[in-house]
Amino acid sequence: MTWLITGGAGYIGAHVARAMTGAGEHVVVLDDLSAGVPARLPADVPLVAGSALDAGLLKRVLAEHAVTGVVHLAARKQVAESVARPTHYYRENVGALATLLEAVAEAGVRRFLFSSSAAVYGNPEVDLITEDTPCAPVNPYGETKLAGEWLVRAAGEAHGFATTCLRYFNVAGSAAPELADTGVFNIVPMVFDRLTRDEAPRIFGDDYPTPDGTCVRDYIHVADLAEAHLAAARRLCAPGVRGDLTVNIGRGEGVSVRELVTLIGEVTGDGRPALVEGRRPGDAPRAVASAALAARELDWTASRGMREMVASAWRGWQLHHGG
Ligand SMILES: O=c1ccn([C@@H]2O[C@H](COP(=O)(O)OP(=O)(O)O[C@H]3O[C@H](CO)[C@@H](O)[C@H](O)[C@H]3O)[C@@H](O)[C@H]2O)c(=O)[nH]1
Repeated sequence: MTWLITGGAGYIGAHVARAMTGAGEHVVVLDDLSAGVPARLPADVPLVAGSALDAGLLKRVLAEHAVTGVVHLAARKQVAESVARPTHYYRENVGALATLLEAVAEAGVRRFLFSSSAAVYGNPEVDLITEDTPCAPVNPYGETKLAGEWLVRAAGEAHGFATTCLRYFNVAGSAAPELADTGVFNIVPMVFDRLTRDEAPRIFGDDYPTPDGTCVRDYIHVADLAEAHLAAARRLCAPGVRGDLTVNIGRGEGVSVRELVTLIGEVTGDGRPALVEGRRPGDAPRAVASAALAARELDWTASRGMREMVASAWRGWQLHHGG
């Protein structure tokens, strides 16, 4: 097998590239370098700079590298930006996927793994979200991921390739400081950013119907997430495996914002009290995965806990931002 990883120079993609090459898989990366960083990639992984919207480039890459499987992670992923620029998000996340799937079908690639998101569920009022929980995304980002899943399944069925969609919950941490998330769009880096500026962390709402009033999420270490991709890729290659698996990737454990902020205080040694602000529009009170299907179908469960996630993220933050 040779796997094409789109978005492979990004934060999650580079972890996937590293996990897959570390396990002996052949990998080639396509990345438009809008957020990707070439230095994140292992030296022996070829990097093609370009977009999945470029049909000619895709055709060349698939042929020249004799690609037999695709892991598609290239996407725009900021919820607020997706609300402001929906057409951009549909073009980049759905349009590019259609172009890629056409190239994949034409090249005779038989395995396709798609990076989806818990955002497809919207705000379901359930204790644990299973893959059967109805999908009702509440922003264009989540819509593009759900439409992407539909497109992947339909194309797989039409052209006879096996497909898997991984619905990531809240990703954090890094396997090595140089692979860390350099964006400041999620709670862990946002709290680090506040502390580095000598400001108190902010908690967006403490009047939710949750045990401590703050939102509950299912945080997953990016190294665990990368191993889930490897497990899913291997499963796609096993003889007799049916396609179209869609599976949650989380730990199945809820952590509140307040618990996370307290842990960050312990890890960084800066435990100053948080400021409680108003609710952030669109936030679900609770989003926690059932991790049962992943355990059964992928034979994968997360092994890294919250402290390791936060500590590794902090080492990455210190490398890139000081602090
Ligand atoms: O300074 C901060 C930053 C965030 N939060 C809260 O922390 C929680 C987590 O927020 P965030 O890290 O922004 O993640 P989510 O809003 O849960 O969304 C993430 O996780 C989803 C999957 O579950 C993905 O779809 C999104 O792309 C990804 O941003 C939310 O309740 C926020 O209100 C704070 O209280 N203070």
